[in-house]
Amino acid sequence: MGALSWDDYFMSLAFLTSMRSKDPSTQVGACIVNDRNRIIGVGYNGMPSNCPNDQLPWSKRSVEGELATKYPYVVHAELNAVLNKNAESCSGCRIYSTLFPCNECAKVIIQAGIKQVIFASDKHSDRASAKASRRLFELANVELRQHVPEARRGGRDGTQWEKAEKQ
Ligand SMILES: Nc1ccn([C@H]2C[C@H](O)[C@@H](COP(=O)(O)O)O2)c(=O)n1
Ligand SMILES: [Zn+2]
Repeated sequence: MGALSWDDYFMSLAFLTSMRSKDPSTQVGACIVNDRNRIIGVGYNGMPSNCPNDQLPWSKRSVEGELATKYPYVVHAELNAVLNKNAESCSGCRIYSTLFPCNECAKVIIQAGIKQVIFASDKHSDRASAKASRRLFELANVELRQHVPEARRGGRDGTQWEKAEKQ
């Protein structure tokens, strides 16, 4: 079996990173890489630092309203990857994300100078936030590409991708 492709490698790293997330419904991971294939930053969706996790909700919906759900509090994987960067700039980099970026992450990605987005799942494509992202990325000339693992092209064993796609 030959070497793992860069795309499979960095998307695998994004999936591995997503496994740190405590979100019970959707674990997301992201990995930013420069043009020399050096890792610039990784992140996953989680509550902000220094906020005790047990004091914030992980629910998707609540009879008490939005403030009793995770949405107003959780920091998205892509934003964490940019914030965690170990280089001066993300300019000209590409980002691998296990989930297509929402509009808030799209703004951050564009402002950070990232030029390419490689995503695995597009499961929220019907949401307005995903539609707004596509519009922003198109206007800002950020290239979008859905990752097709080597295994799907008849290459290696693809069990990790099958598991991820079922999420
Ligand atoms: N681009 C994205 C989109 C979403 N997230 C996070 C935010 C939530 O923790 C979770 C989505 O939850 P769901 O509505 O699927 O239950 O994913 C992210 O990190 N990056
Ligand atoms: Zn987001």
